[in-house]
Amino acid sequence: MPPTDLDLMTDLKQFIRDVADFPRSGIIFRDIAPLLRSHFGPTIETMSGLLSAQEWERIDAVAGIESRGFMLGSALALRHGKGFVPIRKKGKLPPPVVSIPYQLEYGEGVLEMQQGNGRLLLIDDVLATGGTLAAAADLCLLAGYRVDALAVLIDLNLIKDFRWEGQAARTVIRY
Ligand SMILES: O=P(O)(O)OC[C@H]1O[C@H](OP(=O)(O)OP(=O)(O)O)[C@H](O)[C@@H]1O
Ligand SMILES: Nc1ncnc2[nH]cnc12
Repeated sequence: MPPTDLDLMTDLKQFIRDVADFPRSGIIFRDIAPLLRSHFGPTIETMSGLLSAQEWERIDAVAGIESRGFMLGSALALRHGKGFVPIRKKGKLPPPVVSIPYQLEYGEGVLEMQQGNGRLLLIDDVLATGGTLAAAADLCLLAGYRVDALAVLIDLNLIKDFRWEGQAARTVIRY
């Protein structure tokens, strides 16, 4: 019998380590390092399945958000023969760049990206407050891209119905 979505989620979730009070007091940090160490392949295969074959065909590149989004996004891009577009934290990409301020569960900052065009799949590891993903998606538009889909490995379920321009964030592991 093929595994169900629930089996896959339970299987992968058990490799995520909970760390209390990191990086700040009161935060339970969901550490994906053990999962990537032991099950990187199945993680990427499962994330691949968040898009249909037709959807994969339509996108031009995968955009990943620094830094854990780079690990997942670049592997997905390679797996599907697509390009990779980095969304970086301020001051890392050479100019010209477009910028956007954002807030996340335990901080704030500025994201930057180089201009381009085409259809993107936007990837990150964790959806917590959604501040990072929504700002990154806005930034893709500012930079000249379209965002065909948004996907994260983990949805912490801190906000019940995340939407960006009407699109939900697809996910593998829900809390
Ligand atoms: O939904 P939010 O509340 O916005 O939080 C989600 C963001 O928080 C983490 O980013 P962090 O800046 O810690 O990135 P890194 O460890 O991947 O560099 C995570 O990688 C997401 O990008
Ligand atoms: N609780 C959390 N664990 C891991 N990454 C995060 N990014 C934002 N909140 C997080």
